This record gives sequence, structure tokens and C-alpha cells, in this order.
Amino acid sequence: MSARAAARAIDALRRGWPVRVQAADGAVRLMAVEGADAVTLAGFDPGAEADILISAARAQTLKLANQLAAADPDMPVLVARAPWIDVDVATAISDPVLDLASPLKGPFMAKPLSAPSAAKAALRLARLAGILPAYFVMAEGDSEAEVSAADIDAYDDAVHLAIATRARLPVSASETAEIVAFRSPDEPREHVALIVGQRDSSPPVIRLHSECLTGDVLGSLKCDCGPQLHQALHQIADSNWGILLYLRQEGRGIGLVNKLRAYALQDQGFDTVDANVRLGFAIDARDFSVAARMLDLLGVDEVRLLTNNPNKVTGLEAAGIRVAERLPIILPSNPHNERYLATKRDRTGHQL
Ligand SMILES: Nc1nc2c(ncn2[C@@H]2O[C@H](COP(=O)(O)OP(=O)(O)OP(=O)(O)O)[C@@H](O)[C@H]2O)c(=O)[nH]1
Ligand SMILES: [Zn+2]
Repeated sequence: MSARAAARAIDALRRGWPVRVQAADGAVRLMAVEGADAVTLAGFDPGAEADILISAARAQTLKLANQLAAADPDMPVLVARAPWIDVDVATAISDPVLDLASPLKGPFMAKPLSAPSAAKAALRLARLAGILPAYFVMAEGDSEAEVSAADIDAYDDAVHLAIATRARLPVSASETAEIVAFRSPDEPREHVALIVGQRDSSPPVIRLHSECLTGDVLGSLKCDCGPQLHQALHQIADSNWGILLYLRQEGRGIGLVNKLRAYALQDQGFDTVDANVRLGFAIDARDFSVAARMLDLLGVDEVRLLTNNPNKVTGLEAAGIRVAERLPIILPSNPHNERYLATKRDRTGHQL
């Protein structure tokens, strides 16, 4: 198992280079549809034979299913290549955001998957790479990077996370705060913790904040992230002591570009849950074990958790942190995020 192999594969996919994904049932050689052009596709697939691998959700929208879909509803689907399927058509097959602008032609046909586990691992890799979950697939040929299903699972693992450095950081909520930066040799995202107040033996007030560039930095009104971030820091500052964990899990773990694709789907009428699913991702792709590992490195094993999301409580507890108490964090809505908050309440169990 090597997270390094997964890191190389992620890098290759984002550059449009071929990757070979190996699992117990065989291998697939693939190239991301996102970012492909006629030249790179011809280099990967000179005979125009490559099929297209898409998520189960995307296949459902296209009214396709393969031989395994009945047994496993999350099974990706292989779309058979036809001579008229070029990069533009493959992009339209892959990206639901384009459905309104370019209604799909078809007919498309599903083909049996020769290595289902490798196909599923490839889709997990797309989420980690922050790309659309769609690939050109060939059985044979050279690839820049080789990766196994086990490597991909190891990549997400927080075991090698360590404290890199710490420093005083006066912030508007507290002039005596301290920032701690974490790093893992396995992956480039750097998580940070902001420790506020004087540490004592009581369980700290903790906020797990997932990165939201649009909300945290640009003041987006579509979500509640920016105001929640500041409210959380003030609630922590008003307690004995506490820690804000700033987790690099943009877009609930699907990455900035895919989140913005989800926003484009929301512009077309889908809610935040359906938009994620339509793109081929889980409703919430976050794994809170990284937060547990950070708390562990800070010597914290019991917390009072600021959240409305019961999945954060169970996620943290499953990763070995005791949640002594859940503290709500409620902010007024605005006309742009009313529906988002209602969806969180009605469809993802948020206690709002
Ligand atoms: N995919 C996707 N991510 C979104 C959307 N809106 C916000 N996010 C992301 O959701 C995350 C914010 O969730 P949080 O505030 O940490 O958590 P929560 O699940 O709402 O739970 P609370 O602790 O109750 O706030 C950030 O990573 C945002 O980028 C959306 O419409 N689609
Ligand atoms: Zn946000």
C-alpha cells in the first residue's frame, strides 16, 4: 500500500495523463474526460476505441445500467464507444451541468465491466483528484502512473498527519490565539487548528469547519459558512477554551471545481443534495477521522462540539473522540441561503 502511488495518480489525472488502476479483479487504464482534447485523446487511444466510464448516478440520468447495477446500485457504468462519440460528446456524457445547454443525442449503450472493483476505485480517485468522475477507458497500453485500490484507500488515511509548526496568532475573536499547522507526507492539503483561550482540564469547545472558499473568503450568501466561522470563533472565545479546526475539505470533500459545478446545477433548480448526487458524488464525502487525528495530536480526547450536523458527532465518535455535548450554532438565514438551510434540515438531518 502506498499513498505515494495515489498521489502520483492524482497528479497524472489532473494533468490529463493516463493512469492504470489495479484491483483484485483486474485493471483499467484510463484518462480523465475532464481536460481531454482531441490531441490527448488520440495519444491515449489512437484507434478511437476507448469506452467511457461514468458514475452510477450519471448513468441513471442517461437511463443506462450495466450487468452489475442491480446487485450494487453504486456500480459505475461503462458506456460503449461509438464512432460519433468524440471529446465534446464524451464531455456532454460526463458533465450534468451541460445537460440544459446541449441535450444529449444518444443512443448510448452500456457494456459489461471487466474489472468492477478497479472501476469503483477509479471513481473514488476522481473525488480525491477533484475532477468529474468520468474517464476514457482502455484495456491495454502505457500509463504515466500505476495505482491500486488499496493505495487509493491509504491516501485518505490520516495516520501520518503530524504537527508541522505552531505560532501565536491574534485574531479578532481573541488576541491570544495560537495557530497549529498540520502536515502529512501523503497528501498536500495542510489543515490548521486555532486554539483559543487558556487550556484547562475541561473538554474544549470544538468547531470542525470545512473549507469554503466562496463563503469564508468571498462572503458568499449561498451558504452559511462565513458567518458560522466567525460565530464559532466568538462562541469558543466566550467559553473556557476551545479549538477551531479548519479542514481542507472544500465542498464537503468534492473540491472547489466540483462544488462550483454543484452550484451551476443549483442554478438549474437542483438542491444541494441532488446536485452532489447528479455529479456522481456522495451527498457528503467528508471523513472526520482527520479531525480526530488532529485532536489526538493536540492531546484532546473529549470535546463539546459546536455543530447542527449529527453526522459530525457520529463521525468524530467513530474516530475515537468522546463528544460530551453538542452545542448548536444557529445563524439567521438570508434570501439566498434559505433553501440551502431548509435542505440541510429536511434532507441531511441538521438540527436547525
Ligand atoms: N458540495 C457542496 N458543498 C457545499 C455546498 N454548500 C456548502 N458546501 C460545503 O459544505 C461545507 C460546509 O459544511 P459545514 O458548515 O462544515 O458543516 P455542516 O455539515 O453544514 O454542519 P454544521 O456543523 O451544522 O455547520 C464546506 O466545505 C462548503 O464548501 C453545496 O451546495 N455543495
Ligand atoms: Zn460555504
